[in-house]
Amino acid sequence: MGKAQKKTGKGRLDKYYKLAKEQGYRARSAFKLIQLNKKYSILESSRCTIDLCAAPGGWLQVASKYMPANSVIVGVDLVPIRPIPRVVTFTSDITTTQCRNLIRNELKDWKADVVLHDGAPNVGTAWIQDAYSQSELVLMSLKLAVEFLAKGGTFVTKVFRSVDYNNLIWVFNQLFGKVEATKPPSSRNVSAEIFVVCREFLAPKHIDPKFLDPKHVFKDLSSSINPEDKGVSMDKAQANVFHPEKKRRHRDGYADGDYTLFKILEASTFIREHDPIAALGGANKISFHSEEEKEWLALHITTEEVKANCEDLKVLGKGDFKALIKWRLALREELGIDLKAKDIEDAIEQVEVVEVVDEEQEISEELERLNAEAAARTKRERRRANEIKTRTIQRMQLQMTAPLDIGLEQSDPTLGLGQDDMFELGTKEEDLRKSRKTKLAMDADGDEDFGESSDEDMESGEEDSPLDSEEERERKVADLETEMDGMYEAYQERMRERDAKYKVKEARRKNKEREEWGGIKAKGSNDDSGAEDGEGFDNGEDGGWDKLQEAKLRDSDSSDDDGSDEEVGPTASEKKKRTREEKGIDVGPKAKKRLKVSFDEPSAKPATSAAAKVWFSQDVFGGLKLDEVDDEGEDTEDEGALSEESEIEADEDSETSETDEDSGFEVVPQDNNDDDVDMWDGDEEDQSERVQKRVRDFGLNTPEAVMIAQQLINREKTKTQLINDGFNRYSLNSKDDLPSWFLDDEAKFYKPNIPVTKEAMAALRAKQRALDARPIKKVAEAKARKKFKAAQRLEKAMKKAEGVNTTADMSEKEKAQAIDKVMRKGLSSGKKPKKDIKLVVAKGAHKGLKGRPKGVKGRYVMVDSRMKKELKAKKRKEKAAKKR
Ligand SMILES: C[S@@+](CC[C@H](N)C(=O)[O-])C[C@H]1O[C@@H](n2cnc3c(N)ncnc32)[C@H](O)[C@@H]1O
Repeated sequence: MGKAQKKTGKGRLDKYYKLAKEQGYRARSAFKLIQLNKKYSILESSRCTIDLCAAPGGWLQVASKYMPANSVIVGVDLVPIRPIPRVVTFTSDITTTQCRNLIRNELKDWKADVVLHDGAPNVGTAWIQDAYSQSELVLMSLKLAVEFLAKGGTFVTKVFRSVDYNNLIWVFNQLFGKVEATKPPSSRNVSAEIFVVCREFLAPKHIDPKFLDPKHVFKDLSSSINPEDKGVSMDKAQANVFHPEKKRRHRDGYADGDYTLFKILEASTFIREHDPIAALGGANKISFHSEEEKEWLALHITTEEVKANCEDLKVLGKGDFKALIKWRLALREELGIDLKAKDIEDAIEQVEVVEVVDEEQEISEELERLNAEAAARTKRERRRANEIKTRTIQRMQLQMTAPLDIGLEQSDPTLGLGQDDMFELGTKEEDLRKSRKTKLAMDADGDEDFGESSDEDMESGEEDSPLDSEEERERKVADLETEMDGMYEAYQERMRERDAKYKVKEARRKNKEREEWGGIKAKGSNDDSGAEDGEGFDNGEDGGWDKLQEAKLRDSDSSDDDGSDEEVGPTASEKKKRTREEKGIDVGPKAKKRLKVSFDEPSAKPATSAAAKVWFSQDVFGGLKLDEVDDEGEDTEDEGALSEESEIEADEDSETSETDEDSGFEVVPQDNNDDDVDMWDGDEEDQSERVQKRVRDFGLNTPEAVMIAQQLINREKTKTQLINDGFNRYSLNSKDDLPSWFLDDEAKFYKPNIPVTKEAMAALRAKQRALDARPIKKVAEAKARKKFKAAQRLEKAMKKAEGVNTTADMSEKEKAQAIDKVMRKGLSSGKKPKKDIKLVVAKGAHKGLKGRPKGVKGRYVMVDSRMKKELKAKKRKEKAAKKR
């Protein structure tokens, strides 16, 4: 069985609908007549055809097409029909005499060879009523047909399969030689319509009016129903007795050979029937004739009420039907057809026993299932976490975010150095608070109570020593600065909240700083020497530089006390002293150990700025290890703790090292196998690799870079010269004690101003133009979309053409034309070309004219002469611009 055809929604738009559209028919029903005509050849020989209920005119179009030229075609409908060549149409009700007169006037004394009827009243919810009207309409059309048909003529009508169907066929048979019912392929399967073709009209001299009178033709029906339910047939009676309001559509009419209206249902049938409700719905009475049935009457379950109900089913209500169904069930149990409730319980118990046996297996299966589910869930979660981590790392690599922003797990090994910074920043606020507290305490007491944060200072007896005014002033200045820093931080915080971009920038900056000063931070945080930790080595939020300075200050402070804390190890100045004055003296094992550890750790990188890296990469420093460079001269105080540590390390290998007191550098041979040297180089390599990659990917994208490259290529400058150009007298200035806001501003605005040459700018512009000339992604996408749509249109057109090709009822020429039309449509862009709008200048005869000017066809716009000139000029300019 094929799929049921849909009559609603898109199901309506089937093959015939599309074909009708393509071939210009007004209704898909046109194909029904085409197919009927193909089967019975009714139109080709007809000289006069009347189409009753013809709107919108599909059948008229077919008639006009297939009937010989000069034939007469008359169409009638309740609604007006748009004109069709050589067809006369009326608007009239076919059941009225007015319609009859109109046709008579048109035909004069002519007779029609064919009368067509495709009428259908609006089929609404009251289908049975509608069906009756349809039958009536058919009879009315037959009345007109017998009046206007010539002998031997043909009457084609649409009939719905209903109780009236046979009556109608009987009448047709009385008036026509041949009566055939057929359903053309274009008629939807879901539709109950059938077409009856009545040929060879007998044209009797006298026709009994009863043949055409609905009261007589459908007599059986009207007598068997009650007056309110006009047209209700047995179909209604078969409706579900429990839902009488729902009328079922039975389009099959009567069951074959069963035309009786009073139905008796045998009790045995009712009891053994599988669908008792339908049986009750179709019957008037339940009878007890057989011996067995009579025995049932004697049973106690067959109460008097049941017996009374069986007498007349048509008067029963819902409750009565329920009682009958209950009685049926009880009787079935009695007869052993159905299991009794107790038996069912026993059966259930048995089943339960069996279930207990299987319980264990079920539990284990359930457990397995749960385990599998849990495993799958864990796997899913792990995968998701990994994805998030990968994405975050990628973002970090792209410098889109910093670990601080994304709050990665603290124990995440992928973060490495960044983790310590998080702790540092975490304590930032607290430190600020502490410093404020300190200030408050100082202001209140008038002395230098540094609170808990300066325990060490107190230990060293500083709190007892009176401060001279100079020191006091310095401290106040320092406090003021701290406060300013705090305010600046608050300002930054506000900015961060307001500006997402600033946030990103800030994160990047911090990231960069971390990269640059990671070694020192790491040392500070990794170092377990109590003094450094306790002092809040992480206090500074401005990166390694400030911390370095703080550390140095502390070092110099603690050098004053007598090394009370052994765990601290040698301070920087002590170390330096030992390096320079007490060479050869053993460094304490603890310190050595600590230094070794911090050197081995990747975080213990030398604290050198990027500028310093570049500086020391000059030829003159060739053969030196950066971390072993000891700037002893005026910059002694600027040295990082780690470089000092490396000195000590170098001292350990004092046999191979030599000191150049004059130059201020300790020169250590390059082949010295220090791990950190490799690390340093590796880092630099990484950086240059990164730069090279960026250049490879994006090219040189600033005029300065292009210019420098050009200078290098043209040998206008050497590499060394370029490096030297990167320095000025401020390059290596100490950033000591500089407030963070100043450093921030410096980072923002202190940029080298490299003069750019004309050539460099021209080269960059040329590159940019080449880039601009490439189609942008959206344009490329739009082009691809256009191409795709064109291909789709073509494919659709080819399918349509195939459909036309397989249509049987078209000549080859018509097919060729239709295919040509379809293909042309498919190949076109689908957009209608814009119609030209004519410009009419409002001067001369056209001046002040209202309405269409004479001799102007199509769309037009009235313009004054200036407007026209302006438009022309605009077009000219556009054209010129395009040419350029
Ligand atoms: C299915 S359409 C006919 C389609 C037509 N054969 C065609 O191919 O275009 C049924 C038509 O019957 C018309 N109709 C229904 N009752 C009518 C009546 N009493 N008199 C005239 N037309 C009627 C409706 O107006 C409707 O247009």
